[in-house]
Amino acid sequence: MLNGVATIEIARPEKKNAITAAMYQAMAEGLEAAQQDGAVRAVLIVGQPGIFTSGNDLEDFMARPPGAGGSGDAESPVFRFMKALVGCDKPVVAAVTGAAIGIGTTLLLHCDFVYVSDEARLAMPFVGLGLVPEFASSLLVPALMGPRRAAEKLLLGEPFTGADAVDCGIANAVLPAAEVTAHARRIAERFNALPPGAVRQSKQLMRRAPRAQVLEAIAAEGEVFAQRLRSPEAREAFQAFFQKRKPDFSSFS
Ligand SMILES: C/C=C/C(=O)SCCNC(=O)CCNC(=O)[C@H](O)C(C)(C)COP(=O)(O)OP(=O)(O)OC[C@H]1O[C@@H](n2cnc3c(N)ncnc32)[C@H](O)[C@@H]1OP(=O)(O)O
Repeated sequence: MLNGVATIEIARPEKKNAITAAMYQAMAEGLEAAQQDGAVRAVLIVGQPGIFTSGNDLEDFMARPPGAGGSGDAESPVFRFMKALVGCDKPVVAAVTGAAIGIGTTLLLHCDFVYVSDEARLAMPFVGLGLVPEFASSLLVPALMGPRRAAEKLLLGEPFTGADAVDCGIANAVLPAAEVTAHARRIAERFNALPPGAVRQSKQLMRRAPRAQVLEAIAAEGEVFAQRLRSPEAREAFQAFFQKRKPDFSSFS
């Protein structure tokens, strides 16, 4: 924690910051500690230069797919992390320095401020991986940008730029890559000058109405997502990624 800001740094650049179960666990613990620590006024989530995160580690997904019990798998590290993020009543600021794929984009939907670099590429390629949207993206993406643009992002998995992310309501502003993290930190530090109780209660009120819907969506998606992870379509998509080839879904009906 520095200057009232707790920083969660995703740091596995050799794998494009793909997030493993152990990393989700550490991120969940960081967020939970920030929530409890009265000296923390805001949370900052950062990646590495040129990469925010390439999403869930696909090897981990294949070896240890979370969600054996569907939505009953609420104790899995990814679920624990997202629950801590969704429930965090301190302001959360994200600095997106590069690609933000899969859960890398989904988690932004639950942050309060999102700053993206002019080199950032965002994508939610769940369908192409044989999966479905997760952690309320099936609810929040159409609500933010309307069903037509949501279909491009969620059904086709079309990647989009930082400027698109601002245009469709996912991000606050685009900045030069070298400036995005410093800018995000300055925004987080502004909460040092504001009354923390009023900030917390305002955030709770702003999230009160959609909260029940968000939690219901997370549970519904979690159940389908867990089944899809074990599907032959997902197996083909994941194998294709590691074999560096295009997936072939022609034999599925
Ligand atoms: C609940 C959550 C769900 C989700 O998050 S689903 C979404 C999962 N994510 C993805 O489908 C994205 C997969 N990754 C990519 O598409 C690409 O990567 C990037 C566009 C992010 C970057 O491309 P490039 O710059 O060409 O790098 P590279 O050669 O593909 O990756 C460097 C090394 O990183 C490994 N890696 C990248 N992403 C992942 C990942 N998500 N899971 C596991 N490994 C990953 C690669 O395999 C490779 O490794 P090696 O150097 O050993 O060949």
